[in-house]
Amino acid sequence: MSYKVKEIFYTLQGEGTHAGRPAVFCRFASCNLWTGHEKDRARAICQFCDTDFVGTDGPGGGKFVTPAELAAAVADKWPLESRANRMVVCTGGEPLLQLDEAAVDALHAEGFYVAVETNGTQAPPPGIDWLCVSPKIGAPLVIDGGHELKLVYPQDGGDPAQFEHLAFESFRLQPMDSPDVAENTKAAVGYCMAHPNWNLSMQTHKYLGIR
Ligand SMILES: C[S@@+](CC[C@H](N)C(=O)[O-])C[C@H]1O[C@@H](n2cnc3c(N)ncnc32)[C@H](O)[C@@H]1O
Ligand SMILES: Nc1nc2[nH]cc(C(=O)O)c2c(=O)[nH]1
Ligand code: SF4
Ligand SMILES: [Mg+2]
Repeated sequence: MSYKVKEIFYTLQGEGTHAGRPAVFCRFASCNLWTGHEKDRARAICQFCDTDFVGTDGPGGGKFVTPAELAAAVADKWPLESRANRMVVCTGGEPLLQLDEAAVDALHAEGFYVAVETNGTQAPPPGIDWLCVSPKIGAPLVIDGGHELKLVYPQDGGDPAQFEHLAFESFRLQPMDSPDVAENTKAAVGYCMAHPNWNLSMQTHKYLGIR
């Protein structure tokens, strides 16, 4: 097996609790909830995706045969001599189709704090330092706890209250990016103000003009 990665790049985490923190993003190719091809979007389980995760042809992307090769490619994008505060965000596509315990161990060996962005349909390997689950309505949620639950809002059938019993340290609403993003943002702000166990997550990178 090899790890198939669309792109690896250095930026700031734009979303959620760690927003503003420098991180290497490792975007794994493929997802179980959409092919990634526009022609299939209307039939997909997840129809609002804002990401190109098809193939291995992005900057820093490729096929990495061993966990050590994958971790070395991630470390190569960390631009500083110092290994202090190294963070990698494993995303995709759906990272948990590929990220296994050996890859997490190899990233730790390179000195990274390992964060994951997942749709919650696959069981995570042990050792992840920050697990952010973003449930998709209509897809089975098999993860019942973690560090952060980040619900894209609004979604049809996606009343946030249905997730409140789960064992997450923080609950966030992230306005759905679409032509209606301004309206979706207002709705998310209103929901959080009326339900203060929910906090807002903005996609700050889109406003900052960074990746
Ligand atoms: C592209 S996904 C990749 C990781 C994983 N497949 C998932 O869905 O969590 C990364 C994050 O972007 C969010 N996202 C995707 N499309 C979005 C959109 N149109 N508006 C706001 N957030 C979006 C996802 O819910 C997830 O939290
Ligand atoms: N800057 C930045 N922050 C992000 N946080 C989660 C992202 C993702 O696509 O998973 C993302 C992304 O694509 N860019
Ligand atoms: S689950 Fe994540 S990667 Fe897959 S289509 Fe939805 S937002 Fe995109
Ligand atoms: Mg993104």
